[in-house]
Amino acid sequence: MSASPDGIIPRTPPRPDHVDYAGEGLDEGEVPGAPFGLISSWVDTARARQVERGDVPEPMSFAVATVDAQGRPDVRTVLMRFLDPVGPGFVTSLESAKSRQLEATPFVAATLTWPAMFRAIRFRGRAERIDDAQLDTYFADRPRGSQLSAWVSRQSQPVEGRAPLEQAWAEVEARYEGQDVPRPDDFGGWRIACDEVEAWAGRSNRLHDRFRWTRVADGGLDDPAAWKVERLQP
Ligand SMILES: Cc1cc2nc3c(=O)[nH]c(=O)nc-3n(C[C@H](O)[C@H](O)[C@H](O)COP(=O)(O)O)c2cc1C
Repeated sequence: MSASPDGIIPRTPPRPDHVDYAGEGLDEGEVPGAPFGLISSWVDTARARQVERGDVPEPMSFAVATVDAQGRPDVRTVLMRFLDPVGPGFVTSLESAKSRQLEATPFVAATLTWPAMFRAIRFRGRAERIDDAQLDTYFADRPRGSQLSAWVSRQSQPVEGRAPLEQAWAEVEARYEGQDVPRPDDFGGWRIACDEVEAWAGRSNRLHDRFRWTRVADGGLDDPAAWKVERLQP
């Protein structure tokens, strides 16, 4: 990319990088009183499309935002590994920066973005720890190499090069040879207990469709009595 003195990323004439978001959109008639059905259906469509057309890589990856002790936002991509009427969930180290931030300030936001489908879903809510039984089931099903890495990595801590990691991995591999790999204590997970969900559907001329569900009572993402839904301006 050539530099521009005003810092604006230049468009390539005749602007082939300008994409008109010619998505299917979202009309009031398709918007349920509670968001769970729409979330599930969009996730299923994204996964199926990746299998069929390959243009939605890592359809379950989502950006998860937390705040640190100074109130400064932090964001990173993780994989959505759980989805139920409480909200989406992910696994991570309980000693990672994100987990420490969530222990101190449990408010969290996340976004699933599928550019090829002109769709995104945003979640806001409180982070709750995923229970041990669910984590055990999840961990037991992971590829063995990933299980071993969970023992090796002190996630988010500095390390003096790659060699110590590979050496530690080899040691852990030898330790568990011929046995099941147990779940390390710091292998945990977080679920976003949602109080706000937004579905975004890109439309032509940037006149997009947006609907936001806001919690008005207790109840799951599948309970229409728990939500108010409004169309937002693009
Ligand atoms: C596509 C993708 C998927 C990822 N999935 C996970 C994940 O499921 N869990 C995780 O802890 N980190 C995952 N990561 C790494 C995180 O982005 C991040 O580097 C790590 O969790 C440390 O973040 P933290 O220091 O803010 O805690 C993934 C990264 C990418 C790019």
